[in-house]
Amino acid sequence: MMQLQVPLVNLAVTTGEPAGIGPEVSIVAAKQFLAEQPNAIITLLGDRDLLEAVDKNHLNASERLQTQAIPLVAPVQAGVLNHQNAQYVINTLNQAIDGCMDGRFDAMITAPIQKSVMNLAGTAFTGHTEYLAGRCKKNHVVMMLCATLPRGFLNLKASRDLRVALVTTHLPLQEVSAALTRERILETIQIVQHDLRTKFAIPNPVIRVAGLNPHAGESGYLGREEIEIIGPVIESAKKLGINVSGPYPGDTMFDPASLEAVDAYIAMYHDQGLAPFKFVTFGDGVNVTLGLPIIRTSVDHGTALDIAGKGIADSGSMLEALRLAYQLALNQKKKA
Ligand SMILES: NC(=O)C1=CN([C@@H]2O[C@H](COP(=O)(O)OP(=O)(O)OC[C@H]3O[C@@H](n4cnc5c(N)ncnc54)[C@H](O)[C@@H]3O)[C@@H](O)[C@H]2O)C=CC1
Ligand SMILES: NCC(=O)COP(=O)(O)O
Repeated sequence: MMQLQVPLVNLAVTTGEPAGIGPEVSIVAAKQFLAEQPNAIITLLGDRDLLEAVDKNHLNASERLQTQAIPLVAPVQAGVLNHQNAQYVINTLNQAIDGCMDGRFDAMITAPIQKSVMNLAGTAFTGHTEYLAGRCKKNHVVMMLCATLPRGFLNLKASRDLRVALVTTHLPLQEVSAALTRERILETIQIVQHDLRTKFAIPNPVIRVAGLNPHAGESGYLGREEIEIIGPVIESAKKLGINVSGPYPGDTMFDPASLEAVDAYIAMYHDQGLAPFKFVTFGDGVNVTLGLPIIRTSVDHGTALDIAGKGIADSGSMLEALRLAYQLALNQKKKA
């Protein structure tokens, strides 16, 4: 009988802010993932001594766990930020992005970084998402958070993936309304639909879009963005053949009954989408960037400086980020 060959998948892990929990969750999750997945190779990008200090035997765990050494600029103490290492963090990202662009890596998975440190060091930095967009020369990419909800949770008949995408990401609330242009919202819907089809292999994704204001504007009495911008864009997207509906009030869009049918919810701003998402999934969520020419997933938590170096960080989100990156890379290889 003919054996089906499963292709080898090369994953790059940027180990994140060196004083945070990134290095430890990267190593723990990488070892666990390689034990469950024989067709993967993981390269950890980071300082060799720092990674050895976290786990001096990590490279003995598997010959499929490798390090691409990138030296720290200054010594590190767990939990204590030092903006001199901002360039180190950028170097890990650049090497992973370049490796994905030139085909050495099939996907990159990012551990958390401290955005304030980058800015303190003089690099204007709002997040990986925006940095990746710039480096990959894309004007518009979309942040989407994903997690698998188990059967029985919220009365689900079967386990189900919850996905929440954002029209705006790291923006002060005061600036959100002005950023909600027709073009931006339509592109977000199109990118979500396109990547769910091409990367997630969902043939005709069902998408729900939130309004901006309480009660989706209450017929214009509580704001007009729904009438003037969001509603008309949804109608345009429908004419393009996209299975999309809304605008829904932000507080009721995520009603549990809709979970069985909806493939992605689109929120207008960061906390509108991520507060409900993290409330039900914190610890197991994965952040994926849509609209890029490469595959990038990430954890759903931050640097957790308060617990760094104590050996108590939960590596579940990093493990899920590895699993999703692997699946997306495999989907891509099967299409090629
Ligand atoms: N992907 C990324 O690079 C992300 C980076 N951040 C950055 O992280 C920094 C700190 O953000 P915070 O809002 O304080 O959120 P945080 O997620 O770092 O911490 C919030 C609370 O959750 C706990 N926690 C977080 N991850 C945990 C884990 N894996 N296991 C056990 N406990 C965990 C922390 O100890 C803390 O009590 C900020 O600079 C933020 O920008 C935040 C989110 C994502
Ligand atoms: N709240 C999500 C977050 O801050 C992660 O952003 P990014 O660094 O992945 O762009």
